[in-house]
Amino acid sequence: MNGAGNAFILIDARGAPAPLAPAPDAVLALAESHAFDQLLALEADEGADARLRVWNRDGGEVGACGNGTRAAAWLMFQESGADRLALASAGGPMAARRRSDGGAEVDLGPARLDWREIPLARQMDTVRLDYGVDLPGGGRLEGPGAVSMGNPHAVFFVDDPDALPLHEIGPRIEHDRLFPERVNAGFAAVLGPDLIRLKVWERGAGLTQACGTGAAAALVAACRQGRIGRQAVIRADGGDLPVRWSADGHVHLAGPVVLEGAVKLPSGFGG
Ligand SMILES: N[C@@H](CCC[C@H](N)C(=O)O)C(=O)O
Repeated sequence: MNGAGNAFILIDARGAPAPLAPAPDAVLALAESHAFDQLLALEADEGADARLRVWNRDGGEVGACGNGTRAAAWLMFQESGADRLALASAGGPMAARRRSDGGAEVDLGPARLDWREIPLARQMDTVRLDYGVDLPGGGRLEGPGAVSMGNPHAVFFVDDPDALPLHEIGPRIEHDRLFPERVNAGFAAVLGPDLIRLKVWERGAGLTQACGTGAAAALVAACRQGRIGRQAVIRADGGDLPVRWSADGHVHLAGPVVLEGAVKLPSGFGG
């Protein structure tokens, strides 16, 4: 599946007798033979309609994936005909509702803004981090906003995300010691009162066509820096993601989903 070009392999393990337990190298081996950004698994959960688990293509299991949540909810809406569902995840509970156009809008939960929740290595104002990165050839990016959407994001506001050497600076930011759990690095340009252009260097996956939690973080960070209001379309390489930061602090995400086909899963995933 993909969500605005953010590519997934989704394992439906709701009927499995035990939670998936991928062997240490199983996700890496799958990544060698298939192009995807995240591996997703739907599992049975007592307190929700299903539990969503997420692994980056580097094999690390992580707390949240916004586009993956939309993709899983879309699939569940197709099969059940329901209008609402609840998903459990390592990053916290999430809700989804079916839109009138058949798409899924997900409530990713509250944006977490305390430096300990990102997490950062030391106390800092997360509206504008006292942190920057030198650009090769001169210049410097500074003062990103930091947001956790169940996973860590640092969002830099720049003139033109397409003009930056992201393969060079992305890994440096991702692995900086300020971010003890590494970080997803966003590069955003506010193009209008409700439009943001965004590219994201994802932790454990590199440059992706779109990042749902990155889109949520970009809106929240832009709003906290006084650059935009609480609702915008986030324009990613793979499509547009409408995002809304509601008064209760929760962030809502919508956008396109495509079911591409089936993959034969090799052994090594347990469950
Ligand atoms: N593409 C995802 C985010 C996936 C996880 C991220 N790379 C992380 O390590 O936190 C999205 O749509 O949110």
